[in-house]
Amino acid sequence: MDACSGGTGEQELFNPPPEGKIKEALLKLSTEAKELYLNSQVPILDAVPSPLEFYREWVAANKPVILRGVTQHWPALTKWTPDYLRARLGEKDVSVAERQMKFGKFLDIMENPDSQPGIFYVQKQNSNFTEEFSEIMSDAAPEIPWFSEALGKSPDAVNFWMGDERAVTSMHKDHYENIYCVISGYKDFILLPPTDAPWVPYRAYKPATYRETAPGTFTIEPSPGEEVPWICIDPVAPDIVSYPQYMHASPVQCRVRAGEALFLPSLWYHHVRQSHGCVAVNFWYDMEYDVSSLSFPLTPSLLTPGVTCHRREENITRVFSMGPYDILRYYVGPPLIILGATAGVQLLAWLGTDDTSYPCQVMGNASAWVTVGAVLLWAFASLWVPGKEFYGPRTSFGYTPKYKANGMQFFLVSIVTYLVLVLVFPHLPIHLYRNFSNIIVTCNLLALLLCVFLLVKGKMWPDSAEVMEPKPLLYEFYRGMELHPRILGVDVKQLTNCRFGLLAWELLVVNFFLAGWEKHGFSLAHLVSTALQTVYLAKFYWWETGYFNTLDIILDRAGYYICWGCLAFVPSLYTFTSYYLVANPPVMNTFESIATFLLGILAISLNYRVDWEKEHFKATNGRCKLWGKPATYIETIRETGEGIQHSKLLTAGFWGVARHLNYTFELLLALSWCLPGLGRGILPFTYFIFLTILLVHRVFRDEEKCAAKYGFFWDTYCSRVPYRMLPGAF
Ligand SMILES: NC(=O)C1=CN([C@@H]2O[C@H](COP(=O)(O)OP(=O)(O)OC[C@H]3O[C@@H](n4cnc5c(N)ncnc54)[C@H](OP(=O)(O)O)[C@@H]3O)[C@@H](O)[C@H]2O)C=CC1
Ligand SMILES: CC(C)CCC[C@@H](C)[C@H]1CC[C@H]2C3=CC=C4C[C@@H](O)CC[C@]4(C)[C@H]3CC[C@]12C
Ligand SMILES: [Fe+2]
Repeated sequence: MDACSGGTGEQELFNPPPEGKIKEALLKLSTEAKELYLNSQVPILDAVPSPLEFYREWVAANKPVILRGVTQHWPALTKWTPDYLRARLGEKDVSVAERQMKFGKFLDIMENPDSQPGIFYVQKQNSNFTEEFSEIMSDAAPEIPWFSEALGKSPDAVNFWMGDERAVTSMHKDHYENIYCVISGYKDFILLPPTDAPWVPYRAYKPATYRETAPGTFTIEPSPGEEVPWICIDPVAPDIVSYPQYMHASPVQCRVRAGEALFLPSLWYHHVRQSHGCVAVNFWYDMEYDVSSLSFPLTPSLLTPGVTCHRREENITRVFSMGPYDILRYYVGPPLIILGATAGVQLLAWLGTDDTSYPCQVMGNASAWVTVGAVLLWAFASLWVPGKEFYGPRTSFGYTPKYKANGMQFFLVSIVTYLVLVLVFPHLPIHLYRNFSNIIVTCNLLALLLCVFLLVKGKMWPDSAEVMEPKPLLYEFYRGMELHPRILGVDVKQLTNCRFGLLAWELLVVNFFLAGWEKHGFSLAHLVSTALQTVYLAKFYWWETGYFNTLDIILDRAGYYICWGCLAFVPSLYTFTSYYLVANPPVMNTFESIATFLLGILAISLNYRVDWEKEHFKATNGRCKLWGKPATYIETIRETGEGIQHSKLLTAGFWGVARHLNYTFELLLALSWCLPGLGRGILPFTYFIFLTILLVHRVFRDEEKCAAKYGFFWDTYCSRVPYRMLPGAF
């Protein structure tokens, strides 16, 4: 099998993005194409049109369409079971990705994918269906008669495809009119019209060949020949930071199921994934060279004289050589973090107490399962009941996530219910405190189970095609596969972050305060810490809908980082100061406690004020006053899949002093609720230390996102407001 190696991103782009007047003209071209003739989704036709009609409406117009009824009479749809294929073709030698094997052996691997590592794909594009699989050809057809009639010719190649879900065909285009018929399973396509050519980045790669050195292990060996241009963006998770021009592209996605056929017009870029064991047959008809197809290469060749549309790109899975950073990111980081954090939360539960009356059990205990189960069910119910809904920002795939907007009621009712339970069962606080390590074991186990489920769901039954491109398994587990998965209609991230994690945080800190009171008597300093966290969390629920615009929701997928983080890490680390103070009561006097409370309230108010200024500014579209003066801003303009977007970057109020003062005040407020532990060593400040690292890292992540989104305008904002968190220093 062919491959291309290199391409770590250091070398120049093969087709640098257009600039100036050329860019304007090309933007106009792709916008007009979208407005005048392209569809935002791939239409489905239930009946096959006449050849003339089809030619006029779809081939000449160069528009993709899904057809039902093209292949429904094919016996293949019911006959092509593994047993049937084994009986007919079992002894045949076939080329499976980069190795030769008996077709029967290939079917064994399809039925038992874990038996062999590697990627298995029958995908020779040399008309293998008519040339190599003649035994089963009569179950399908050597051509699509009405399509041949529409084009006035027979197909140049008919290909048989059967493969593994891990085999992904990277983005490329072909100079064929293509009818892609799915026989079993489904195929997921991401399509880009030819008018998006200027926004599709290419790099030059050295040709190379895969060689299997042991089952499932391949080396990439350089082969002679010139470097080939290759699309270097992954449309499933586009790296907009490296290739901002891709923002102007308008991907359309569609799923083609068994019994359906996709008409994929010539020169459309396509990226293809499939369900496990998916079988398909496609028909390639050489494209006509007419005025529109001949004018197409003008665009890329204006930008890069070397690229022409008629150069054939291989339909193969691209492999990059991995640099040390990739190895760290994909192979070293995830296991280290997963092991460290999973064990770390248990360590914290052990370190923070001197009470060993409830030993920690590997599977937790019944009481812990009841406690955690009840809170989880309650959290789930709050999102499941009918109620006011809120729509989050649309994804680049055009999906608009839906949330429940009842956060404040949920918060208040939960606290009241907990306090009533304490009145009925006065020993509840000390019981929960003593059982805390088992509670964390339960949270840990449940969270890990959920993350495994999310990984499997993301691979097998994703809610949309917007899932992460296959990556090393532990990396997928850690980062998550889906952006907005739902379980029984409930959004998983709203459940784990907003409802379970933050409610557990609130109930636990109140509980620890009451447990400390019972153990050592009333402590004003402990009350101060609890009250500050309660005010902070009440503020969160007040603003819950604003949270759906943050990185956690729009960028982070539902995996270990976010879901395990909120189910196990938040209840453990975020509550740690309060927990620690039960065994190590504060030594702060009344005056210091009141001063700490005032500092905390000031920091929470300032943090809220910074967030509010931005929201108020956005809500009024810049027509507001901040600090007594009309707000100043930078007007930005950018092209998205939905057309030209205008927006504003605020340069007044706190957003004119530094770019992330909300994080600065966040650190101050976190410090204030850790301060009651002063004089008790470093441990009460664990949360503050963690948050400092998290927020500094987050500043860089957020700014990377903004630089990609706003480009030049973000640079202007940075030069006007040069500091991030601490004016004059950072
Ligand atoms: N306790 C904890 O663990 C954490 C708490 N937090 C808190 O959560 C809250 C939200 O934080 P977070 O979402 O991370 O960050 P921000 O609220 O700062 O939001 C950043 C986004 O705001 C927009 N933006 C940035 N600058 C401007 C500007 N000048 N004018 C207009 N829009 C601008 C950009 O998004 P766009 O333009 O795309 O809308 C940017 O991506 C904060 O109070 C933070 O302190 C955050 C992280 C962790
Ligand atoms: C895997 C772990 C080592 C790291 C897990 C980190 C996550 C649990 C946290 C990352 C970002 C955090 C949050 C962001 C913003 C928030 C708004 C604020 O007002 C309340 C807290 C929070 C929801 C917070 C919660 C934990 C994170 C998701
Ligand atoms: Fe193709």
